[in-house]
Amino acid sequence: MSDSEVIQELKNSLNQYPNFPQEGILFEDFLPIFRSPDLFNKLIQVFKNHIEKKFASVKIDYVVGLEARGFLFAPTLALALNAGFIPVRKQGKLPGKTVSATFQKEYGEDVFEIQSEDIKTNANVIIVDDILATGGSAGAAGNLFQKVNANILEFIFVMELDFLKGRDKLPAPVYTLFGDQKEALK
Ligand SMILES: O=P(O)(O)OC[C@H]1O[C@H](OP(=O)(O)OP(=O)(O)O)[C@H](O)[C@@H]1O
Ligand SMILES: Nc1ncnc2[nH]cnc12
Ligand SMILES: [Mg+2]
Repeated sequence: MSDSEVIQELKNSLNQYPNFPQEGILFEDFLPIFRSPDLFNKLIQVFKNHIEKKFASVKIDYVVGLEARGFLFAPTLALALNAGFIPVRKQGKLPGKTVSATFQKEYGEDVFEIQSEDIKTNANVIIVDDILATGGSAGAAGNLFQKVNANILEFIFVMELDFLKGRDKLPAPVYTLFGDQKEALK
């Protein structure tokens, strides 16, 4: 199967839930991917192929996952790339020295944190999450890694709500598998 056929298969597996978690939102549920070892494996492989092609001669130091849905596949992708994994957690969960960033997202406000000690200087990082909506979450994660002087190579998402133009807020290139959801419900 080609990568574009795999991407189509992954896309077809998603479920949509109108008006969840609030009125006007068309919720894209990517959990069906993880119920199938075949689809989960394909998800990791398609990202790995992309990264190894685009960053062929670059050592990836860390794959960064955003709590909570980014945690579902960022550690697996990190292992596949022989990179470390760093979690971006919601406020108050991480011990030791941390840096924080507050952000707005498609439905509400939140604070993200990372442990700032022991991150290599000028580390090459890839930031991954399930979905790019307004870009609030990924933008805050990008902000945290800029604060610790990392080199953000790319932001990677399974899908993008492109009509929200979240990618314009991000300080590095964006790669998404698919991104043609119709506009949010009204
Ligand atoms: O681009 P944005 O507007 O910031 O929205 C995208 C974010 O929203 C969701 O996270 P959320 O914190 O809602 O839920 P989760 O804890 O299940 O990941 C989603 O998983 C993304 O992380
Ligand atoms: N429409 C959406 N579906 C799933 N997760 C989201 N996070 C932000 N917007 C979302
Ligand atoms: Mg999330």
